[in-house]
Amino acid sequence: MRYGDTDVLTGVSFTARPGEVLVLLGPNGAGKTTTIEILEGFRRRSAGDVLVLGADPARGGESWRARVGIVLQSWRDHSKWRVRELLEHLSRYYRAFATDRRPWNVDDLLVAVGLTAQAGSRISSLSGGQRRRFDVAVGIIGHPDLLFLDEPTAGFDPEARREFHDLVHEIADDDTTILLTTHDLDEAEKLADRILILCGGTIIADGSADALTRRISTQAEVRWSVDGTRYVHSTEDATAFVRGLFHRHDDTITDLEVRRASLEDTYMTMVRQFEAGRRDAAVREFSEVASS
Ligand SMILES: Nc1ncnc2c1ncn2[C@@H]1O[C@H](COP(=O)(O)OP(=O)(O)OP(=O)(O)O)[C@@H](O)[C@H]1O
Repeated sequence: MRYGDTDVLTGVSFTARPGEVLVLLGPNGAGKTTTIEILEGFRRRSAGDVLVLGADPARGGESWRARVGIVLQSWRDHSKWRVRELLEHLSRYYRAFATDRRPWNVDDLLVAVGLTAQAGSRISSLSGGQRRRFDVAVGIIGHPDLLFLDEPTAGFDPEARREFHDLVHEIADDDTTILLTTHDLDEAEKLADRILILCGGTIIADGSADALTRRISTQAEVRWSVDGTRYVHSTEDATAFVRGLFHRHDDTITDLEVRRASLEDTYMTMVRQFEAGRRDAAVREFSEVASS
């Protein structure tokens, strides 16, 4: 993807499998929204090949669009409508594309997103968290095969966030493939089957949170106490080490903890390595120009 003479996406290549939850991570300006907008058919790519549900999104027709659900970063329209009223109105658009699961029954949908009590409320009166759940209801009303969620939980309190995570798991269990962006690494770890890290327009990592963490750090840190003294040891095989500990100390061990690098540690390391590599490349390029 090129804006003017600036390339903002240069190496984005991945495949989503049916029913998978993919989380797209990356620093501000990495190109996440641009990537999602291309996949949604909102933005025309400058080059490259894209297939979404078997079609090129730049040419996706109405029946293709009916299979795709979208929750944008912010959406403030229709504030005078009431919650049930707007969902019923929107569900009519899907009648022409109805299947045994499409569109959602509005009452069932209100239960699924936890907005039954607000069914008769004006959209403008919803709290931030309720509004976001309403946005999700709008995104999934057509019971999409593929759902895009751009920073769905920004501004949520911890309880709303947890409820939302349950909802995402339910939607995914229902065979909907989900591509989600977030800046919350804890959320990414909880939701993702696979994580994609996008940095400077390139996907620099693609794998489960566990696999990415192991790529960066093969060592686990084991902490324990014996007779009130605290110990720490780094090891590649935590299970064998802990087995040895119990063999030596039996039940005098307390406060046992095994900790691997967190997704946050891994993410920061990968992004810094990538950025340092780019700096090094820029310096090399500069010295080549300077010496020529
Ligand atoms: N319409 C546009 N014209 C020119 N440049 C743009 C346009 N939209 C985005 N960009 C640039 O493309 C790059 C990627 O932007 P994008 O919004 O996709 O990033 P992002 O990863 O979603 O960022 P954030 O985490 O801040 O939402 C940025 O450098 C941005 O300034």
